[in-house]
Amino acid sequence: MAEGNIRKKSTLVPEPALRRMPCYLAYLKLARNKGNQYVSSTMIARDNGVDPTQVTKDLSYTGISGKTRVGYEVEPLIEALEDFLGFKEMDHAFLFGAGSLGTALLHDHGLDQYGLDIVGAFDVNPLVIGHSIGGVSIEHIDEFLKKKDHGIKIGILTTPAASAQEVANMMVSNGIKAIWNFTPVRISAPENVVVQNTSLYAHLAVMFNRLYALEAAEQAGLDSKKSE
Ligand SMILES: NC(=O)c1ccc[n+]([C@@H]2O[C@H](COP(=O)([O-])OP(=O)(O)OC[C@H]3O[C@@H](n4cnc5c(N)ncnc54)[C@H](O)[C@@H]3O)[C@@H](O)[C@H]2O)c1
Repeated sequence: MAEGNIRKKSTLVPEPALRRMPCYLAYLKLARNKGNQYVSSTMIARDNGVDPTQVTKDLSYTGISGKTRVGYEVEPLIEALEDFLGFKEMDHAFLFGAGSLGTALLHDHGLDQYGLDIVGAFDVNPLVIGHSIGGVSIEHIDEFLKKKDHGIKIGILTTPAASAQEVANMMVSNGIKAIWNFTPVRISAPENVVVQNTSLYAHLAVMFNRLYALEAAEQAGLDSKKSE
């Protein structure tokens, strides 16, 4: 870490910068695999479609700065990014709703590489309760309410939309401080609870729109050539 720089993990970082950081991390890991010891901000910028000054600014949040001419040393930057993003420390989470999406998350080995370990899961369906999915046994949601001082701060919400708010209320009433909400419901929660909404479908909508716009532009190009 550069001298005089203090890592400020608890600093509120702008969301776009936070979204870019895991991309830089993946890029740096690839660079490491290729045997590169240094990468420049220009290279990171070019290959990630970002402005070089933006890269420098984003990476400065980690406390690491590049060296003149050689750029960033790959290994310490990977360490700093993982540390800064909280991927090195393991946080525990409970999952609510062990249906198809919940099951996929319980089976996902990628999550623990990003510092999240699902240690308990709750549902209401007698067909899943008592079973183990991805090494986690599924309990009835009433069992969650009986767990006092469980110390788990993160809850993953993967119930049907109709029960999302009710389950979110239960989570908050029993100590959950951050809700990773996969349901389409914009759930309401007290100000001291973090709600992070995630939707694959929102990205799908963007992809469709870009694809159709590209196809329309290509078609327009063909039509104008024909009429020449
Ligand atoms: N964000 C995304 O990208 C994305 C992708 C797929 C699905 N979803 C959403 O995720 C949610 C789950 O989808 P799915 O396909 O897994 O549905 P699913 O029906 O397969 O699973 C839902 C599970 O929640 C359980 N459940 C119902 N009420 C409950 C309650 N009160 N407490 C605890 N568990 C309860 C059900 O028994 C079931 O096992 C839905 O809201 C869906 O719209 C989001």
